[in-house]
Amino acid sequence: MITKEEIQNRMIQAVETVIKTNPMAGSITNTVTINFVANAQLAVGGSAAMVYLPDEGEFLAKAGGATYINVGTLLPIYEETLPHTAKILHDTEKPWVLDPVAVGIGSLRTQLLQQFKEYKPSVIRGNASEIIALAGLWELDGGTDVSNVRGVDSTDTVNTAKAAAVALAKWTGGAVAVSGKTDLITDGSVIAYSHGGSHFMEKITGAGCSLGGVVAVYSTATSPFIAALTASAVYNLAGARAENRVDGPGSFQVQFLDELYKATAVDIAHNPFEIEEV
Ligand SMILES: Nc1ncnc2c1ncn2[C@@H]1O[C@H](COP(=O)(O)OP(=O)(O)OP(=O)(O)O)[C@@H](O)[C@H]1O
Ligand SMILES: Cc1ncsc1CCO
Ligand SMILES: [Mg+2]
Repeated sequence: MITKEEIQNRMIQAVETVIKTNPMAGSITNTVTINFVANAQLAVGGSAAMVYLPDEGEFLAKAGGATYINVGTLLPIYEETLPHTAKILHDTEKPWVLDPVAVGIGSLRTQLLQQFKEYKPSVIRGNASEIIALAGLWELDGGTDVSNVRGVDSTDTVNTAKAAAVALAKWTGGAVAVSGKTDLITDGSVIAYSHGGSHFMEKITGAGCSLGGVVAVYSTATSPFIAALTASAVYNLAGARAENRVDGPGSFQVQFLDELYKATAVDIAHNPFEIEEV
């Protein structure tokens, strides 16, 4: 199994590469948190661009180092944009991150998330309920039907999604990140548990969405597993630091962006995590 020290060295390398190269990771994401996603991507050293249309999704898929797709608020045009963009990403072997927000609601969301099974996102990022439900939709181990998904917030704990996360990662050959109080990140053979964060992250919208955008930024510079772990680590570090300086969710969101910006590569790599073999 890869050692913790090796993982930390690769995390440091990824953070430093991003800060040095300002890589572009385009997004097709929900209208609720689109601004927060872009700001978080910029704060960690990346460059952001958001689009809605099929030919523009194609452009970003080709121009960017990685792409973020989040199905939070669907529009009719997405029936065309999302499969078109995901197919290009798959066929050109470009990394892409899927956030299956609220999987189970509505027929278009279900249809699109079904189609993504064959386009194999390099990272799937979601809360526990979404990861379990996506594994169910894709008929993989650890999944259940979509009935546990109440909306965009999780009703399950991270550990209940472990089998689903491993099965999804084995299917895609990439990584899966399950967010919650502790984050679980796996490539199907190793599982990392990343600690920290803040209860205020449940009191602002878009902590998860923007985490997905930041995973895409790191995916331009490293493997899916290291990208997902590095993004989770900087979120946990910045969240804990921000909580110590504020007394409510409004100022937390502002302070959190500052802490994302200030976090050093070494601090991120040394944010507490442990690993286990699957
Ligand atoms: N109770 C908590 N304590 C510490 N950190 C948390 C807590 N809840 C969430 N987080 C952190 O918040 C980030 C987003 O995770 P969360 O599970 O809230 O995503 P989400 O439900 O998809 O969010 P959204 O859909 O609003 O974008 C992760 O970095 C996670 O570690
Ligand atoms: C609140 C909300 N509704 C659709 S997407 C979104 C952002 C968090 O997932
Ligand atoms: Mg979410």
